[in-house]
Amino acid sequence: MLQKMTMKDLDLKGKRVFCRVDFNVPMKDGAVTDDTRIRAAVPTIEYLIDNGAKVILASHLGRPKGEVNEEMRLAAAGARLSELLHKEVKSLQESVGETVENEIAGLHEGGVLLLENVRFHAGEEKNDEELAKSFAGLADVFVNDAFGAAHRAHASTAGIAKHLPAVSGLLLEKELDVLGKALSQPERPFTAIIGGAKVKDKIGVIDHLLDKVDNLLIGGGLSYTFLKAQGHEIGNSLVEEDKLELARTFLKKAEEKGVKFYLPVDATVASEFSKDAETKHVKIEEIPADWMGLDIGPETADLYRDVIKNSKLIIWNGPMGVFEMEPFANGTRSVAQSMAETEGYTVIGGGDSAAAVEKFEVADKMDHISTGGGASLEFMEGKELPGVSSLTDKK
Ligand SMILES: Nc1ncnc2c1ncn2[C@@H]1O[C@H](COP(=O)(O)OP(=O)(O)O)[C@@H](O)[C@H]1O
Ligand SMILES: O=C(OP(=O)(O)O)[C@H](O)COP(=O)(O)O
Repeated sequence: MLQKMTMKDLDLKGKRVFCRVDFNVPMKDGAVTDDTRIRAAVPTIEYLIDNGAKVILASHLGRPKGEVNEEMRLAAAGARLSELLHKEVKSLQESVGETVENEIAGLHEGGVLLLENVRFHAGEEKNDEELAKSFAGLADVFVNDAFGAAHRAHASTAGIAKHLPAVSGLLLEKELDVLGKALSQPERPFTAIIGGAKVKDKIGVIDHLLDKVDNLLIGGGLSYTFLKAQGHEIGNSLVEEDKLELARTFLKKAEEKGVKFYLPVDATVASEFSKDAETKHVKIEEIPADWMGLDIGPETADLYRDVIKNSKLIIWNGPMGVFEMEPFANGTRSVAQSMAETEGYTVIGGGDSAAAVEKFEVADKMDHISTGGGASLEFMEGKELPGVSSLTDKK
């Protein structure tokens, strides 16, 4: 249970509400190409409208490094939100200052404004006190619904919370509830699937999960560091040499804890890192010296399917191979399908895995797809999220 105040703990009627959302959506040629994050924020925005709040939305988009960047304006996201709400959403060209104050003064109950990209101010990512106070000065209440940015201690996520009653939005609450329950009272067998490219980025997660799970399935580029640590020839596959010792420590910890640690038993290897490369399937002991592993093989996919099917709770973070290139997409496709077929409760930890279940058209079969990649990873590492810890404690 979230020990922080939520929107439901406050009377919002007539209140100016600064609501931080994560509208950091993919864009192409000025248009939003995936509106998942905007749709995910709609229940909170509708709740605010229905309860008579004056809604001031704020978000970042991309990494403009503290300067105005024409390609990172939020107006297109605002237009999409307006379609989803069937209601006017006015997109402003600033996030603080006189124009913004005047617009807010003219806002009626249930009205919605979208401020400009907060990262156009250098103070945002520095969690600058003055900027945080300026944001707070615009409103009576702060609602944080930006789960995707909850791992960032920025002026509009954590700084502002010091100056206003600060409560969680519905999306933030749901994300914390699902991920929190999964990790604190998991249904068993509990399986985590970890893939992706870098061991370095997943160390904390693997370490933390080893204390929680029954099965750990490893795939993607990071499996080769473990395979090498076990003494396998891995050819030109991705490896982090300085993490071999750590990989051995994890294998040992798994053994001590009775966690079943699965590594690929076969692979799709390629002559080079290219979709046009020559490819073949090999057993994991038979990776040729100058080839590289770019996907788990069919035997591994079958093995992982069985584990997934026999689990009650499965968390997936990181692709099994270079799924952006079709010759190396099968392993990730197979895991996505196994996740769709299992009766267990399935949680997707954002980022590339969320993109993969979309690509393989099984997103609607998942029980929960997190809107945060980095945020869900940090949560799974057991780290405190500043966007959450800064909220007002429940009385
Ligand atoms: N065997 C592999 N060799 C090299 N890169 C890989 C391999 N398997 C997966 N990848 C790449 O890993 C990337 C995702 O890694 P990462 O950022 O760690 O995952 P996530 O975004 O899910 O956290 C993908 O772009 C994918 O192409
Ligand atoms: O897209 C985001 O992160 P994610 O890709 O890890 O989910 C969030 O909006 C945070 O963005 P940031 O990583 O630029 O701080």
